[in-house]
Amino acid sequence: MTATLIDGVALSKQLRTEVAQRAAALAPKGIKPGLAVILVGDNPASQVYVRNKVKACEDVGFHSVLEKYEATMSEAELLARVEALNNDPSIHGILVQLPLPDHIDDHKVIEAISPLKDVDGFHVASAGALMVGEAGFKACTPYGCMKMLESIGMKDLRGKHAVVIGRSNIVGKPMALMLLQANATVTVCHSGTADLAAMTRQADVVVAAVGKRNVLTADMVKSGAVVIDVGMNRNDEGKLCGDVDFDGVREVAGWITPVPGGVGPMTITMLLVNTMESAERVAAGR
Ligand SMILES: Nc1nc(=O)c2c([nH]1)NC[C@@H]1CN(c3ccc(C(=O)N[C@@H](CCC(=O)O)C(=O)O)cc3)C=[N+]21
Ligand SMILES: [Mg+2]
Repeated sequence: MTATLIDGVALSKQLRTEVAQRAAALAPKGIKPGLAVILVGDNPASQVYVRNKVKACEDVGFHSVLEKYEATMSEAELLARVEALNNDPSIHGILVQLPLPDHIDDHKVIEAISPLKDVDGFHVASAGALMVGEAGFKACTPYGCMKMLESIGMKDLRGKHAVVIGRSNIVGKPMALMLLQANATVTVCHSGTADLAAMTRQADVVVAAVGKRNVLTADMVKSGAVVIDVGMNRNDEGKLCGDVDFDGVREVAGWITPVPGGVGPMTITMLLVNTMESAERVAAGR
């Protein structure tokens, strides 16, 4: 079997068109969705991601603000900027690009963002809302993975076994909760798992979110399974690659997401969706 690709670029295009229409619908009310992105320091990878996010905003008719600061910026200065954006009515979403320099406490900065503008879904209030099934912003990467599953007719995962590899606060844990919410039976594997392959071989859906190449190889995948690759790594030639041995796994899986062109673009798309929802909430006076 050769797996069918789940094309994150094509799906993003479709979803972003819907977002652009929703943004246009708010224009008569004098509301333009606004996203503020804060970048501290000059990590070259971060520069690229941040530029992509700003470009994506322009494409759907959002207002966007990119604030760039020196790596020497103090934590107090950054907290003051977050507070100013919390109080800025033209801004509906705030994203502080991670990682932050070592002298700044990431957690403290994330918690300073108003949960009403936490379009990354990283605030404890957002994470807690997901935990108990209440309204709140969903973390963009796992949310994008759920949309990819939905796009292949797997919105309801009743009777399916989903295996998540990785337990980070920004991907693995929220991913597991979203899969659970969709009625999957969920297993979360991590560095302390005794026999990873024994787990993944049972999976109808595997989500690889470790940040290491070749975490998932063909021998670990059940025939016809859906494989979602959240990894963003560089191979020996410096090319972007995921956590999955793509060439091997695609011969076994039923569906697979590519890297690049899979989860990455979907992450940005869900950031736009969250910002759109935030602006709609304001427009509705909620
Ligand atoms: N507060 C915060 N929120 C984030 O969402 C966040 C962050 N910090 N820090 C860094 C990571 C990384 N991230 C990516 C998003 C999209 C692509 C993406 O679109 N990737 C393209 C390719 C990009 C390329 O060619 O390098 C793709 O996979 O096709 C990549 C990486 C969001 N992050
Ligand atoms: Mg830090």
